[in-house]
Amino acid sequence: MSGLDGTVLVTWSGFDPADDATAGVLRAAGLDVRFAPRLQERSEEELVGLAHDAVAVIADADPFTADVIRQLPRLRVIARVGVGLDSVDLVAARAAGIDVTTTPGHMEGTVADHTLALMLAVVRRIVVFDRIVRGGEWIRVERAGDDLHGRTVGVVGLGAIGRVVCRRLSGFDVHLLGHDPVAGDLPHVERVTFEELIDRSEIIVLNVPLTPATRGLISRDVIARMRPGAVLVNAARGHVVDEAALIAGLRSGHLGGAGLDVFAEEPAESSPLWTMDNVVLSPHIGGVSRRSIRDMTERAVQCTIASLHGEPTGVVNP
Ligand SMILES: NC(=O)C1=CN([C@@H]2O[C@H](COP(=O)(O)OP(=O)(O)OC[C@H]3O[C@@H](n4cnc5c(N)ncnc54)[C@H](OP(=O)(O)O)[C@@H]3O)[C@@H](O)[C@H]2O)C=CC1
Ligand SMILES: O=C(O)C(=O)CO
Repeated sequence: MSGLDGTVLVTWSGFDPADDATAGVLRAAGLDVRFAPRLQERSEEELVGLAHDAVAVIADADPFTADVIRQLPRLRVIARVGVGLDSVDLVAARAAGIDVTTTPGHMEGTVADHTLALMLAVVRRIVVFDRIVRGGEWIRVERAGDDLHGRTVGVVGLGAIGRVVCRRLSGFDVHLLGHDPVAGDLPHVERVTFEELIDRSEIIVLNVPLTPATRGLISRDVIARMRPGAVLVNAARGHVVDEAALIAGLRSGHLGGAGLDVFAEEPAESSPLWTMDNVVLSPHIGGVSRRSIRDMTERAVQCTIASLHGEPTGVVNP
């Protein structure tokens, strides 16, 4: 379908400017494509400067606040690559007539794989042993880790990603607890209250969106309530956890470890977490694989064109 005009700004760094095939789909529809400089983070001011004349943005987690949206009068669609929506003011976007779309179905398995990778790396001390071997040493039993099998694992949030995490974990001979206010029954998962999950789990996995209700969900009190030696795995959003309390819990030895893909500040520059052997870190890469980059980018392009044609698909602020 051609017949469109205007500029599509691409801030999503997974969309390769050299990928003529994918950009060609937008161009064939009549659109100009402009790639923003690859940045780890963008201020509201920079975003407005880049998107001032755009009809669409194929977006990373850029700050589409009400104030930013007000300054982008030509914008018709924010095609968010990914599923998290905490960076976009959905109500302000709807009020301005802007469709917000996401790319569900293309990255849940990737986040679930990554969650399991972090969990196993912490529990089996993979990174510690990797360093030991590279350092020319052969230390074994003195630094032995734990088992995953036989443990009680609690999954907070049983939506698209949480369900796949449970499916993966069901093959690891763990006892699975799950908490979600709404989601239906899941095989192999004992549904419990949040408090019971915290009290009983040896490993706690977070798969909730960041909302006003989940901000700080894993508070100082909740951390104090966790079992001694508990491990926290967070590939959801940094602000779901009180990071200072997490650091304190790890420092005191109350917590056994953490696997973290997300942080209160991103990019995360330095933190006491960096020095802790029982913590495994990754740079908010949980949903990103070579396959998911391609699939999500293609889907965001489809959503952009569909919205600009007035036949929206994948809209999350109808
Ligand atoms: N690290 C990474 O690269 C990635 C991180 N993410 C993060 O993961 C989050 C989850 O994604 P996804 O599974 O697709 O989202 P979904 O909306 O499919 O699932 C989230 C689930 O959490 C539930 N929930 C909300 N509040 C609570 C709570 N207080 N306690 C327990 N459950 C709760 C929701 O219930 P209800 O629907 O009733 O609100 C929903 O069932 C995203 O919002 C994003 O922040 C996503 C992709 C990649
Ligand atoms: O989709 C999301 O929410 C992500 O965090 C991926 O970047």
